[in-house]
Amino acid sequence: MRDTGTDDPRVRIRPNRRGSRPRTKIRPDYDDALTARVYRVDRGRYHLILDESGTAVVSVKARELGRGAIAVGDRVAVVGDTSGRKDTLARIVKVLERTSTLRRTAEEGEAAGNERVIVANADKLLIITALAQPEPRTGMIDRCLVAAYDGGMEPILVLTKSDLADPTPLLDHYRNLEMRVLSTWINEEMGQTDGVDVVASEVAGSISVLVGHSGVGKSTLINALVPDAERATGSVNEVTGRGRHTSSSAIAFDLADGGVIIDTPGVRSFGLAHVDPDMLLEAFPDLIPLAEECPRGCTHAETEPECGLDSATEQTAERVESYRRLLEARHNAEQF
Ligand SMILES: Nc1nc2c(ncn2[C@@H]2O[C@H](COP(=O)(O)OP(=O)(O)OP(=O)(O)O)[C@@H](O)[C@H]2O)c(=O)[nH]1
Ligand SMILES: [Zn+2]
Repeated sequence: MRDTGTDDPRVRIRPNRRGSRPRTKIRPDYDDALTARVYRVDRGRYHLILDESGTAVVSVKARELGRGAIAVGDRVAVVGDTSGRKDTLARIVKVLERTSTLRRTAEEGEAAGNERVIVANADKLLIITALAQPEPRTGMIDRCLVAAYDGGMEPILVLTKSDLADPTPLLDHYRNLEMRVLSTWINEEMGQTDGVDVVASEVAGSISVLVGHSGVGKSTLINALVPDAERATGSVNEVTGRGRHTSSSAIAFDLADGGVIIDTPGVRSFGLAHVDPDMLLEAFPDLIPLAEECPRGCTHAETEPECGLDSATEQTAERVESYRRLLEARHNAEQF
């Protein structure tokens, strides 16, 4: 009998369905769990690579972890059959703490306002934008920047198709942001490239996630960076058939020189509604002292009558403009 703290017979407690032992004691012991990274999620199956052995393992999720709790890039603890042999299934029992997140807004049918993590633990967000065909869209780049700053990733702008147009007007637009910009040109037929080596050394040893509109040359770039992309996802060729992707799942590929790149095929929108103006300001450390003069609850928008950011002059004023443009990008209905 448990001690209820009273001997009043009218006080009754519900019997503990799991018995009177503390919950932690009746749980299986996960001390022997292995750690792994999630490379692909497909119909409730999680494709993992074990940290220590590099073995590709297919896994399910332990029921207590709940729905949608595991994303590509997540580090997990896994038990059960971790041999990686055909038709074996391991079980994920824990998701390790994330260092960053990339979220998308919920799709139709999911709870409105819900945001789901599509990639976890990436260090860098590579925003892939063509200089032409299709034309670059600053709205998309702005939204990616907000997602990167908010999610804890370093944004890097990668301008593709540098043979087709001059990057100057676009670079001008972003000159007040401390964002690194790389550019590439790839001709697969001729086997010629320019700038791909710089991107390769940028992604080596890091975890990078690539986002971009259809047709910007993202697949071409990934092929140049990971010639044997199929192997990295656990030898399932049909899923990496580029262009044939219908799912919105991300896919991770190991790089030869260490590091991981994560493609996001079919991902067309980010969740930005939750982004708070002061959180975004963290990406503009030079503006934080100005905001200290703001009245409580200031949203730092242009329409705020007493926003401290209005006192900025010259180059700082241009930074304020960029910051406010990104603030606006949160509300844009535009995809990405
Ligand atoms: N001129 C030029 N064309 C390129 C370059 N890189 C890729 N392309 C072409 O652009 C087109 C689209 O390239 P993809 O790599 O399929 O583009 P994607 O972004 O993966 O597009 P989806 O597969 O629709 O997501 C192809 O015809 C490529 O050959 C480049 O540097 N210069
Ligand atoms: Zn303000």
